[in-house]
Amino acid sequence: MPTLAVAKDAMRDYAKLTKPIRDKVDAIFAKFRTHTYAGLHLEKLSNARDPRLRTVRVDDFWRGLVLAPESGDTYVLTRIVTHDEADRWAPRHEFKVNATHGALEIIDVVSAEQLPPAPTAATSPGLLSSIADGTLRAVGIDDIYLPMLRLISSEEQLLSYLPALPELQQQAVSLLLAGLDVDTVLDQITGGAPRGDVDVTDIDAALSRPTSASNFLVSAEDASLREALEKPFDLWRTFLHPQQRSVAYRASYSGPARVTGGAGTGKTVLAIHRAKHLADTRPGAAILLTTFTTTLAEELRSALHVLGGAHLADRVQVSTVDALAHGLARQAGQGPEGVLLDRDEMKLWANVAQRRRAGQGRFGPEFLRDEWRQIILGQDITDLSAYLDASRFGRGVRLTRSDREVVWQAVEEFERLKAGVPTMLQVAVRVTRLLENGSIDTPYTHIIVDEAQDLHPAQWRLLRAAVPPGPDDLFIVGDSHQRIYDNRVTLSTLGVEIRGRSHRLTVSYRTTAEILRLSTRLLDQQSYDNFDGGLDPLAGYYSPLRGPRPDLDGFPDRDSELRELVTAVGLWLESGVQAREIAVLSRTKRQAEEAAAALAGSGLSTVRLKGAVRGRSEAIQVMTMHRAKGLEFRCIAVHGAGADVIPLAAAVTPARIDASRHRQDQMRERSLLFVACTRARDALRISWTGLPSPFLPTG
Ligand SMILES: Nc1ncnc2c1ncn2[C@@H]1O[C@H](COP(=O)(O)OP(=O)(O)OP(=O)(O)O)[C@@H](O)[C@H]1O
Repeated sequence: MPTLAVAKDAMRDYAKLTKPIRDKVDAIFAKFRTHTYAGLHLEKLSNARDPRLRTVRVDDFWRGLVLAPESGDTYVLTRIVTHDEADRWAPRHEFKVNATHGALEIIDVVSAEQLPPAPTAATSPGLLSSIADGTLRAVGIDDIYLPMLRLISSEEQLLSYLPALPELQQQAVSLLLAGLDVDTVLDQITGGAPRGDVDVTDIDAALSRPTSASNFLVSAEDASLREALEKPFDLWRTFLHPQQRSVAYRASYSGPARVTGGAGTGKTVLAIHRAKHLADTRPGAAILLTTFTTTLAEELRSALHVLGGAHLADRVQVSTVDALAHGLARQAGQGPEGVLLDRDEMKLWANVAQRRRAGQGRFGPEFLRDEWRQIILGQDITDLSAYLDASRFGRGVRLTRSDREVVWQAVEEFERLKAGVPTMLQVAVRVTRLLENGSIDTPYTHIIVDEAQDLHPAQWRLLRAAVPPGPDDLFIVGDSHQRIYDNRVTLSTLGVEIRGRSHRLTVSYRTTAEILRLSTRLLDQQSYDNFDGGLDPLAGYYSPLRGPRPDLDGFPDRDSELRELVTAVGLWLESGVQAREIAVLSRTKRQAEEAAAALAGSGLSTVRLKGAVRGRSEAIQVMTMHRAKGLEFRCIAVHGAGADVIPLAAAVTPARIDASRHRQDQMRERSLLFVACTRARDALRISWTGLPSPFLPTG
């Protein structure tokens, strides 16, 4: 039975059409469904490079470009363009089934044949000179690209020429350049799909492979096509990368599974699809999807709705870990009357440090708070003797036995001062005990954890206790490059054994290659962990998207920096970007207030997001970098990125007090800037007053 598949590009075209034209395209799909497509007059184009290309008339002006197979039943709607665009597209494109991984690919022959200038003796040798042609072919690079790839001699050229390749081939080149071997590269780009013989003439077989599903929707059921056409902007619902698909829709994991990947690689998308898979295949299962903040929880709820409607949104509970702890405590009749907020906790520690002059001033309030949170609460230590024996791995300063006694006295004083009012972490610890001793029933059968990098050990213990160990108990997604709070964990010590069930995503779907390049340079090749004692490199992290280079601009004084910020935001608005698609980010709250005042003072509609302010109004979004975690915007302006603010002195332990802490604090500040910059989809500008942050690249 003939069917009409849809290419991702055609879906993008469809999204831009007006309703009356969309209706006409829908009518074409309907004709295929009722087998009356023969009346559609699929016409040959005289100038087509690929003899299988046909056009179908949508109306006087619009044409569908369709791949009509020589044999087989699947036609592919490839683009929906104007009559003139169809005439330009036809002579420069051809369809090919990739001989290695079997995906159907569209080759832009003209771009493929454009060559960079040949390297001279003065320039470096070809960037891919250490990679043999055979290796390139073995990961699916089409011969047509070899002359071009051989001539690429700089990263700049790679940025301009790589987009000529189909996406899986671009990714393969990036992974090879990152030093991965052929098998690993193939695993990454195919999602581990079995690779049999490929018949390059068989379009039906190609379209049925998972490697094609990232670019083509073959609608086995009417409903899935109709749903896709109803929400054509949300491409993530339909066109998953083969790896995203294979990880999200794996029938079952025998225990906790982990997915890492740089910013914008679709980890949250994958988590949402996993939730759908569990909801669809486990009737009666109790599924929890957790994240870090209430804002992000709202985003997850609406994404569940977009993917699976009210049915999915109702099936999956979404909550922050704090709200989970609170809810369970209340359910057990132990809901605390009040909770000590972070800033009030800090005041108490300052009070304790001052009153006790803890360790004759050696232990300041931040040290005491961190020791309490990370070691004492982290290991659920309840008495001095356990503290004297506790491992303090990861804490820089060594403590003698008498130091520990001093710290313990300070902790006791802190407990007295707060008079039984728990912090959020203490609520988590309490609830975990209730779950562990059976006072509360285990509430969930599956828990999916987003933004895993910032969870505290006590929160991990709570999650561990809230779901019985077993298949599909925990599905964890996160990125340690984006860790902006002080929580490091080794999951295996907390009862979460990943054991080989780990995956890494490398394609950025959000950020352009230009923004990605700048953002990864901020991280300065430091080592980042995988939450389990190992390393999580960003090797092969790349973006197929292209855009303008980020703007980096220094100013002599804050007034002129803010004036220019207002001008830049104004230009984005003039170019058609909606106000709510613009975020203005800073390291400190004061800077955010200044920017909000400057923007509002110039008559621009502005909302300052902080604390309980939720949602996205129709205004420019001004917030701190911390508040932007997990969000995304078309345009990002990072301001106040001067050397005096990033890294923020108050957030970094001086090296003379604790060298290892100093290093970690610096890394966290780098990560914060990385998070801020990678929120941008299309455009990024960074500005400062005086000297730039030392994290910003100089060249
Ligand atoms: N397969 C896909 N096709 C199209 N768009 C996608 C796909 N996967 C992800 N995206 C889009 O890419 C963007 C980033 O995705 P997502 O938020 O899931 O990434 P992330 O890895 O969780 O990011 P971060 O860690 O930076 O918060 C989103 O706009 C999402 O809709």
